[in-house]
Amino acid sequence: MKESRSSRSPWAFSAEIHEAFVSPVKAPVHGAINVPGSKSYTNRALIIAALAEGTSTLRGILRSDDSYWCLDALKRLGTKISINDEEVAIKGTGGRWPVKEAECFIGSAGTIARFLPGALAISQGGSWVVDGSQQLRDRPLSPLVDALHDLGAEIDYLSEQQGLPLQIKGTGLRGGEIEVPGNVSSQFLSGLLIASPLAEGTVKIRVVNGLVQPSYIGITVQLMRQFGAQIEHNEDYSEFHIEPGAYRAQDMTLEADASTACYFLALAALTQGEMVVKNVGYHSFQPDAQFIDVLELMGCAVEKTESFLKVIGPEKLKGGFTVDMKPMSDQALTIGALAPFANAPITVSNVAHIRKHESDRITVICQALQKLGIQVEEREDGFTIYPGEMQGAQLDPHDDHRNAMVFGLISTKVDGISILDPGCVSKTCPTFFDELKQLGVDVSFK
Ligand SMILES: O=C(O)C1=C[C@@H](OP(=O)(O)O)[C@@H](O)[C@H](O)C1
Ligand SMILES: C=C(OP(=O)(O)O)C(=O)O
Repeated sequence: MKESRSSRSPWAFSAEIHEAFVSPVKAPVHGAINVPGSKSYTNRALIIAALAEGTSTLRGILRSDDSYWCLDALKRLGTKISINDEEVAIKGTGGRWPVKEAECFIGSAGTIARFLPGALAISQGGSWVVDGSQQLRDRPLSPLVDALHDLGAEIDYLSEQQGLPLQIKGTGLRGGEIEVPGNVSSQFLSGLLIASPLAEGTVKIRVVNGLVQPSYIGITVQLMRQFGAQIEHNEDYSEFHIEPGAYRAQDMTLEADASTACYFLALAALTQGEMVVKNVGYHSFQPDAQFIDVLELMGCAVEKTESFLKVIGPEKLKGGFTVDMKPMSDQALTIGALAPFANAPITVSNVAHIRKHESDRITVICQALQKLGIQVEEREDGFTIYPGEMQGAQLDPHDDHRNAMVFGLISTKVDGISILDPGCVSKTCPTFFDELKQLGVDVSFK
C-alpha cells in the first residue's frame, strides 16, 4: 500500500504559495458574481452518470480538487469521459466497470469516500482499492462499510483503522433491509442510496440516531430520480424503499455551489457592502442557500429569489442569539467569522459532527479566534463567540478549505493576519482568492 499523499490536484490553485495576506478593505465591497458549480451536485452526478446506461452530458461541473479526483477515479475504472471546461460527457458503464483491478486515489473528498464503495460493490467481478489523503483516512467510514456488508458486499479495511484504504470486491449487492446511523454524516446514507437501484433486490433503509444535514439527502434523491431511479421515502428521510432498475443517461446543467456563495454574501455583511450571487437561488436542496436567513437575522437586508441571492450589510451586525446549525453545518464557521463583529455574543449549537469534517472545525475556529484576541467558549457541539477587538496573527487552516475561506473573510476587517497553506481552498473553490481580488480586495501571497 502506497503512503497517503496530498489531495492537491492539477485543478488546484498554485502549489508554490505558502501564505496569503488579505488586507482590510478601505470601503464596502460591492459586486455581482457567479460562483462555480456545486461540489455536491457534481460528485453525485458524475458517479450516477458513470453507473448509468448511455452517455450523459453534465454542464456546470465544479473544477476543484474534489471533482478532479472523482473524475480521475471514474477514468481509472475505465469510464470514458471527455471534459471540455465545465462540461463533461460520460459514457455510462451500467455499473460494469471496464477495468477490473485498479487503485483509486480520491484526495480529501468525503463525498467520493462515501459514494464510491457502494458503486463498486454493485459490480459483478473486479477488485479495487480506494485510498485518500491522511486527512480522509482519518474520517469515519465504518457505518457505510457495515451497511454495505449487510447488503452482501465484500469490503476489507487495508489498515488498522476502520477507514480508508478499502479493498472492495465486485460481488453485487443482494438487497434487503438495513439500518444506517445518520448522526455522524449524511453521506453514508447518500452512498447507500446511490448504489441501491443496482442491487439485485429491493433495498429498504432505516436511518437511526437522527440525521445531520438532511437536505443533502434531498439532492441525492432528486438526482437519482432524474436518472430514472425508483425511490420512495417518508417525510423526515428516516425510511427509504428503492426498487432495482437501471440508471438512464441524462443531459443536465448542475446547480452552482451555495456553500461557496455564502463567503461572498458574508463579505457584504461584514463590510457594509452589497453582494449579489447571480447563480444561486434560495429554494435549493443545498442547505447553505438558506444561510442568507442567518444573515438576515444578523441585520442584513436580503433578497432571496429563485435565481439569485442579494445581501446588503448593516452598519453593525446583530448578535445575541443561538443558532442550531445542524441543517447547514458547513456554514457554522462562517458564523464564527462574523460573530466577533456583532453587537452581542452568538452561540452556534448542534454541530458536534463537524469535528469529523476536514478538521476538528469547532476547535480550529475557537483557537483561531482566541489567537486573534476574541473570547470564545468551546463546547462539544458548538461554540459561543463574544464581540471584541482583534489583532493580527498567523492562522493555520489545518488543510481545511472552509477554515481558510473564513480566515480570508476576517482578514478583510483585521490588519496583520496571514493565512498558511491557502491552497487548501482548492478542495471546493480554487478561485477563492482570485474572486476576492476581482471584487477589489487586496490579496498578496508568499
Ligand atoms: O452529501 C454532501 O454532498 C455533503 C454532505 C455534508 O456532509 P456530512 O453529512 O458528512 O456532514 C456536507 O458537510 C458536505 O460538505 C457535503
Ligand atoms: C464537509 C465537507 O466536505 P466533504 O465532502 O469532504 O465531507 C465540506 O466541504 O465542508
